[in-house]
Amino acid sequence: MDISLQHVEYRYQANTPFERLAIEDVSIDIPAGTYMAIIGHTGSGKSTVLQHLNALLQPSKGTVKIGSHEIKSGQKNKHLKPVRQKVGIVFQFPEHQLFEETVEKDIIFGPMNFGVSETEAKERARLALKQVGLAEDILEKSPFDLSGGQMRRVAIAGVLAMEPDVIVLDEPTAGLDPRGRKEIMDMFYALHQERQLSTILVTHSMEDASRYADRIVIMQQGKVAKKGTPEEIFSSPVELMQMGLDVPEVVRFQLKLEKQTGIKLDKIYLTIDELSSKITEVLSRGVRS
Ligand SMILES: Nc1ncnc2c1ncn2[C@@H]1O[C@H](COP(=O)(O)OP(=O)(O)OP(=O)(O)O)[C@@H](O)[C@H]1O
Repeated sequence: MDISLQHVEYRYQANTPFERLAIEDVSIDIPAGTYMAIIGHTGSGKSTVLQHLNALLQPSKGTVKIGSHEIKSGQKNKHLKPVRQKVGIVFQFPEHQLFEETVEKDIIFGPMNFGVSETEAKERARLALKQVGLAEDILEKSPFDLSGGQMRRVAIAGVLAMEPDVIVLDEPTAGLDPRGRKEIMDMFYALHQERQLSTILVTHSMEDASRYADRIVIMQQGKVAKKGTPEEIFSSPVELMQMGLDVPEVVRFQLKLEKQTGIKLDKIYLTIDELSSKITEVLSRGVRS
């Protein structure tokens, strides 16, 4: 399912003395199957954009297209239930939204609320648990008897059990240790790869954005400051640094190396393994010639 935002503006508490312009002239295309990262400082408008992706917010100006639904400002936008079902949002600290007595009841709540039969919802719960790397015997436990990491996975399973076409992740690793972060990020990447699940990651981490996403959007003060592939984004690292954004260590290293040795590599390498094999290749060519 394709999503696109066209010249979207959003004002909180519009037409009141507290009106606040949060995003302005935001245009973003997310073709089906994309992994997109939206990155930016606190207050740059990421969460506001995110809430337009499943019509939780409707634009003050501009148009949002979600599959065949077109959501415009100033129109009554009905029939949004199917949209909300197809675009799953994993909010920050999703485990705070667990509330049922058992894990199974928590996971089947969403699908049953959207009219899925109990039998099918239970099947989906089993599959979703597997997708998040938890064993079935957890189904009968209380979510509140689980570890923090397990609770987060259960909450994510609840979103997956809705069988979304698009998944939106709002800082999904907030509060986890480095190992837990990597496990969760790798899990979402595997889902994206296996199911061609469109994935939109809202993050402060340039490292995660560059490692997983094939498109990056940088938000600044409510506007899209830059967008492109990771390679396009990192082709002007000084500009990123001026924006106060991190440039991943591996990219910094490559730029320093190019400056100090004059060796020009043919692209920006985003993992240390790729970079080191490229350097080895270039050096061995040098030795031979
Ligand atoms: N409910 C609200 N009422 C009024 N203004 C709001 C509301 N939510 C956000 N804003 C304002 O809109 C702007 C964009 O906020 P938003 O939450 O989208 O940014 P963000 O990039 O997601 O920030 P963070 O990284 O801290 O989550 C900010 O100036 C913020 O103060």
